[in-house]
Amino acid sequence: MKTEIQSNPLLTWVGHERKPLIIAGPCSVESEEQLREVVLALKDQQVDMIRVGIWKPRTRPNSFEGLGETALPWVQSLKAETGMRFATEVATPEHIDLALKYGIDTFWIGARTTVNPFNVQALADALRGMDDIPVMIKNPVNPDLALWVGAIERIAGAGIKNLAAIHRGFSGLGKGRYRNAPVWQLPIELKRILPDLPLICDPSHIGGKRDLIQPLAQKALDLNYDGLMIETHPNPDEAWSDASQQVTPARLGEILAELRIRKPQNSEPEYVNHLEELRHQLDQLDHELVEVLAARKAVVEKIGQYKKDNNVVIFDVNRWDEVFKSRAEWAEQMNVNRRFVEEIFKLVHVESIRQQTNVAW
Ligand SMILES: C=C(O[C@@H]1C=C(C(=O)O)C=C[C@H]1O)C(=O)O
Repeated sequence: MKTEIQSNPLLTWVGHERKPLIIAGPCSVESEEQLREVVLALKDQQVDMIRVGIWKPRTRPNSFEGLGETALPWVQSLKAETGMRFATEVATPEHIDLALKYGIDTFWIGARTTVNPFNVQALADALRGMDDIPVMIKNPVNPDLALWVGAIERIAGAGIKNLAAIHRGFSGLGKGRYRNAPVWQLPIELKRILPDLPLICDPSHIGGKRDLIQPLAQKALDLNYDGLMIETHPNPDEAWSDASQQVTPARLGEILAELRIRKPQNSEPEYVNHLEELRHQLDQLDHELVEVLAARKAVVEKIGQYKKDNNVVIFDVNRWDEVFKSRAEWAEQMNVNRRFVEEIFKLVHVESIRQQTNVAW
């Protein structure tokens, strides 16, 4: 997938170069007191921006859907009092109008909106001409990179340059450890095709549980993400939405203090030379790996031809089961992750069938 968009580094919209950018605040604004308590507590921490939930898209009706316009004057007066930046989710052009009217300065587009190009385009049209406003685009609920990139392109197409992507994980991939499966290869691929676009991780929505926020945030920083968005509430257990994944401002402070922040690069000659040496070894090993795949292909094609000559079907479930199990056992014996090798051999087998199909028909 090829694309090009112009995006400013995060520092142009927050005014400093410190990484990671920290966005924190309540899932939903519930009352003036709740908002005030959390904002004042966050102001004293290393928080660059407050997130506030004003309009909440909920899976089922009769859940709390946010206070809407009622909450906006509270945000406005806290913004004047603290000088903090405030970000909120917008899903319709009316949300944009109202949020701007009350001085909200940063928007994000939620996962349930990113999936719909009509909605994203309506937001892009409403944002046209507001070049300085930062807009962050969450991944779509389904793991579809093109849909995510398309939403970013639509907002960029409206002239917005203070852009970022937010990785909040992918829904509906079965009941696993996470509320929303991270599928890390997707944001990694996004970074490969849009290397200058700032990338923010939302470990609260990926994890769905307080305890997972710290390890997920660390993983994101190890992958060189530019920022974190973490849901914070003065009394998380009593929260009207996402109670299990919010943390107190004090706990947020601990999480941030525990993070190991590594530098993206090191240009010291000793480091560069040693890394180059090790990468050279990898180049050779990967070359051998591809040579082995080529040699395997040659044998697979002979088997395909032999089966064709003898009028035998290509797929042999018993042999495949044997191959699958033995390779996984070899992996364990050689201290290589069993699941990883299993996944590789599933791909190898599908390709083997394709290679034999090419020979046989
Ligand atoms: C190569 C064969 O055909 C298929 C491909 C396999 C493989 O690539 O290992 C295994 C079983 C078959 O489904 C074979 O029968 O050995």
